[in-house]
Amino acid sequence: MKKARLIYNPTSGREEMRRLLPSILDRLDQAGIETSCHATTGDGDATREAAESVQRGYDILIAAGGDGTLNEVVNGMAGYDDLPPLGIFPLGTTNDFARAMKIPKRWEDFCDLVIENKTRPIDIGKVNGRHFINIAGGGSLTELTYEVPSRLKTMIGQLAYYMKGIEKMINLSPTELVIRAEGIGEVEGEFMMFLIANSNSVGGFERLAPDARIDDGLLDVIAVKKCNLAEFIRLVSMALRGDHFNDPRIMYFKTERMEVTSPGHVLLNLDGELGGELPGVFEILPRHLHIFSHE
Ligand SMILES: Nc1ncnc2c1ncn2[C@@H]1O[C@H](COP(=O)(O)OP(=O)(O)OP(=O)(O)O)[C@@H](O)[C@H]1O
Repeated sequence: MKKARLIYNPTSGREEMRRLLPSILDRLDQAGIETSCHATTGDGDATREAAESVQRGYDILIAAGGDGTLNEVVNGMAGYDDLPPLGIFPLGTTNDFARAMKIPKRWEDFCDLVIENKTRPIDIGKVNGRHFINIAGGGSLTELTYEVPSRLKTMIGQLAYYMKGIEKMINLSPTELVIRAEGIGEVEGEFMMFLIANSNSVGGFERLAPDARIDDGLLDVIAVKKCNLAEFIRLVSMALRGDHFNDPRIMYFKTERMEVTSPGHVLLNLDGELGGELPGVFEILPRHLHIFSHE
């Protein structure tokens, strides 16, 4: 019998896991997957639990929660080699990564995906010893995701981001950055923000980096040069349609490795969570993890 470890955040999304858990365990058990659970208790707990689960030799790991829980589980796993496959059960408000990978949201379909045992390899991003599965970024607007209080997200979902986004945009200011990467050399200037995409679904913008591939061994980098609020809003609306690539204020390239420094204090956002600050060396771990996916 296969042994799986299910790590779930009881507070994620609309706190659905309490209701779904018995049915999920029963369905997996009937298919010959003996599953034990760990409910996370707070910051860093999913990381510790995932690392311990790899060490204990589980055949399958499952992360059930939002993008934050997924990032923590990936951080617990990524330091090891020969990893067990990871199931991603989306329960959060946005679930960017699960949506990009077309992972089912219905618990029955998710269980069937794990039972069918269909997996695919994916790249993992790394910066200053921390990992990201979907996106890394820096600059004032990228601070948005960890400024939205969790209770507010549970109550009003996606709307919380938009409300905070408007507040943030009004105070938008550029940051001095030096970006060094293969192919572009060294670029110094004032930037509104930079984003590094591993998949093609970034904060709900599916056309922001449309040809980012999760297993191509490359990071897709989008940097927005200094502009005023009106220009920035125009760029955002262009990005929604995927028309932003020819704009002179957008820098877009693919790389295996990138260094970013700043004379200022720039916080990093990794998969929507606070992830240290610049300077940063961004790298890719090609096809380091297998996830359950029909794609
Ligand atoms: N038992 C718990 N009580 C309170 N917070 C918790 C608990 N377990 C984990 N957390 C915190 O929840 C955060 C992760 O939330 P997660 O991303 O899973 O859900 P979400 O915020 O609803 O979704 P999304 O990130 O997609 O908006 C982490 O910061 C973690 O510290």
